[in-house]
Amino acid sequence: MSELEIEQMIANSKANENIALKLFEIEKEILESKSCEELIQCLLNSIKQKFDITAITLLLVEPTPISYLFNELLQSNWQHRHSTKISLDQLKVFHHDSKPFLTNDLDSLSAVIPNNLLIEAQSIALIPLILEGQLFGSLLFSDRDKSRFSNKLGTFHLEQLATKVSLCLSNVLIREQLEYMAHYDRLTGVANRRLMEVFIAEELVRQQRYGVPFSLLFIDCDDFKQVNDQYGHDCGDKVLAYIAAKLQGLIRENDRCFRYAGDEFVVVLASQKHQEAELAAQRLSRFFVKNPMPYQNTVLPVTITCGVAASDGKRSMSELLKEADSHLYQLKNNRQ
Ligand SMILES: Nc1nc2c(ncn2[C@@H]2O[C@H](COP(=O)(O)OP(=O)(O)OP(=O)(O)O)[C@@H](O)[C@H]2O)c(=O)[nH]1
Repeated sequence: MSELEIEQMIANSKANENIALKLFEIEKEILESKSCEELIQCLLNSIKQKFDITAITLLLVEPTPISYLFNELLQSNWQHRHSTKISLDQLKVFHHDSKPFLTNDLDSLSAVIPNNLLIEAQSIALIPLILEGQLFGSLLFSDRDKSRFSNKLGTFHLEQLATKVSLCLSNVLIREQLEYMAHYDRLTGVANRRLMEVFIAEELVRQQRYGVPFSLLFIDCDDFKQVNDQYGHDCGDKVLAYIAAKLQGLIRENDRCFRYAGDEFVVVLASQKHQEAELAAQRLSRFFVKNPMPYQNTVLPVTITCGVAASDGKRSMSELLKEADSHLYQLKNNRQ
């Protein structure tokens, strides 16, 4: 072996060591992420910075092949804004062997990759993201340098990166999923009673410390049992999802809606006193009177009753809920 070849070998080995070190640093950074959003943001910034790549994009398969991890309700705004959707068939063109794909022949890509992702690009690398044997996305690296991702380059390091990213991502996705299941109602997508208790406790502290008022609405769907009996449980479920979606759309940004139990919901109205809460309750009830639920080829009347309680900072959470609940039943009894 000539001296020149030995020098070249040492230089290659140093370069590899350097890359391995950077990958290790990236792995450490993303392992600390608490959410999918944080992980993706950290990953993209870190790769871009450490490897000085012109642009990085996350491509996610839609519909996702791992919906129990990438469920629609869980997908954060960030993911929606910062990832590009791609079909599984399109992605499989590059990753049929589950390996990274490198090219500087960009003309062949334009039919599959949106043009705006290839601006300034002279060469690209696509790193497959695979969880449980399912290809669910790809990291698209693009560079101004034509030789950066030539298909003659080895892909060992990129394969390592792909495995590490996929594993770290599945960890945070599972964590988010568990957190979601612990705090959100699966049927309606609104927060559950456990989160309601945390939220009201925080409102009480805010009121006691800063004097900020708040009110509760205890909401019950009228004659809901009859809907189940007449149209079936599936229809009953749709009614609950309809009520939850409309309530969430009707309240303000800093108000919160929770599913309390069965056909009962609690809305917490931030900064609202009794009179304002009464007006909000009337507004919500009127909405449902005027907007029956579209069902099959017809519409189904869905009405609600709202009991009101305004917090004075002196009563406990359970006293407030009890007061709103008794107001609700008083209203129901008066109607009969
Ligand atoms: N479809 C469906 N039904 C549910 C669910 N949870 C509870 N229920 C039903 O909700 C009904 C609650 O009825 P009630 O609130 O007691 O009675 P109601 O018919 O609404 O009568 P009023 O409250 O007096 O207007 C019961 O029949 C429960 O079986 C659910 O997740 N899905």
